[in-house]
Amino acid sequence: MSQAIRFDYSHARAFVQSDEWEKLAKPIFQAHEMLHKRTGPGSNYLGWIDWPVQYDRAEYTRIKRIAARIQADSDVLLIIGIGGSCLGAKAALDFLNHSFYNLLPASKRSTPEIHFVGNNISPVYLAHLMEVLEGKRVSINVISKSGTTLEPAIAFRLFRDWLEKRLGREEARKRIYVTTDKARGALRKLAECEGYETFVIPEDIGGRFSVLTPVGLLPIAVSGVDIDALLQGAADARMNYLVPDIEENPCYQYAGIRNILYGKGKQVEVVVNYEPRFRSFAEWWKQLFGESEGKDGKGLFPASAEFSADLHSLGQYIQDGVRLLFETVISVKRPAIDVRIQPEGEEVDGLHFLSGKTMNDVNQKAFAGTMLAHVDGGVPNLVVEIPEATAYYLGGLFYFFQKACGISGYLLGINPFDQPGVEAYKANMLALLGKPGYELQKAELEVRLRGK
Ligand SMILES: O=P(O)(O)OC[C@H]1O[C@H](O)[C@H](O)[C@@H](O)[C@@H]1O
Repeated sequence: MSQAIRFDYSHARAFVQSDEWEKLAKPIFQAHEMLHKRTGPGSNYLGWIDWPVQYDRAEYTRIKRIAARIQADSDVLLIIGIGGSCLGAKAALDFLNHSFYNLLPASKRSTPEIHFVGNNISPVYLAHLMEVLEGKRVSINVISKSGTTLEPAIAFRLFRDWLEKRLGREEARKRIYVTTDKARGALRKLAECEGYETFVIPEDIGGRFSVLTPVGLLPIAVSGVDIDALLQGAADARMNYLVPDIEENPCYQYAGIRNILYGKGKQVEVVVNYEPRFRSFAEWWKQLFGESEGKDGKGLFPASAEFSADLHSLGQYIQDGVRLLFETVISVKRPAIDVRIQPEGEEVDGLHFLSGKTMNDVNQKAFAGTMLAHVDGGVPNLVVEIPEATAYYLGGLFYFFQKACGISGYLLGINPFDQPGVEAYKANMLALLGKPGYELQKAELEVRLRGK
């Protein structure tokens, strides 16, 4: 099976001694064994490893059928979810669809507009969205593994009510699709009570590893993307990244080198793209690595930058600021479209040297020039390259990073599959809101807020 992803760490090699690289072989092998033999921490959450070939075929067929129904009867699909229950779908939608998907006229897009809500607590965002939806045929896909996350729960309460007021309870029921745990949580109970169509988030797959389950697949399919190709890309990646040998496995090389760089004080990994369509992918990647590795006082801080825009804002810091960064550039070899630059007439803009070149030529040179400048400035650069921005290659990328994350977490000596730290803010918020059972905590927090 040919490697769809090219991983190039030659621009980081100068920062790594050869014995450091060699010393990694054993820990990488051990991390591989822990993942595949399910002997490491968090081993109840490894369902994603074989998911691309072991998914529920009947449910998959139903996803396609329901996606076709939503395409036929809706102007808008509203996705309600947060974190792992929205970032993967958003990553894929932005990466694979038209840059202005929602703005395309009906003559250019036969699939519904897709909007996200429940991923913040902003009343302004919510009210503005309701204005945009007025007069449109709306379907809702509410996604929550726990079924109890406050942000999507509030949004769902409001939009369910919004839909029922317009269509009546019966009609609204036919337009609400619930993706949640197969047995647990308030959302599952409600779905059963109301008779909503439901999809299952597998118990052994955590939110940030769930993009290839119904969590991502239903919204992605509604937008018209070929989900067979997406899964195939992931299934091929599963085979491609199976060898427990760092010399032969680019996914493990990525995990290994970021671990070495981290050990040398490079505490921030900046994922960089030169294509705005990668923006949401970076958000997905940030949750994947941030929640997986940031614990026990350890972990690289995952950040992102979009070049060349951010070269004009963050560029100065990256080149000359505190030397705590390394960059991972995600690059697409051939853009779907290219545009030729043809300066004409008198050379008033001084751009005749670009004559005959394309935008992609310029973008690639910006990439190469920036990479070398940053390496000279002490910022190691890693490159993850795919040939084209297609569903197949995106499926491979999702899998590449998920697996690298599992290996990387084990190299770091933490459990990459839990997120205990996320609860701290939730408990405070619920206490401050007066949830029964939190009375003591509420009183203590209020004293602190008053500054006493
Ligand atoms: O799918 P849900 O249960 O609603 O969870 C949504 C998100 O919120 C939580 O707080 C977790 O930290 C995330 O890992 C999760 O993806």
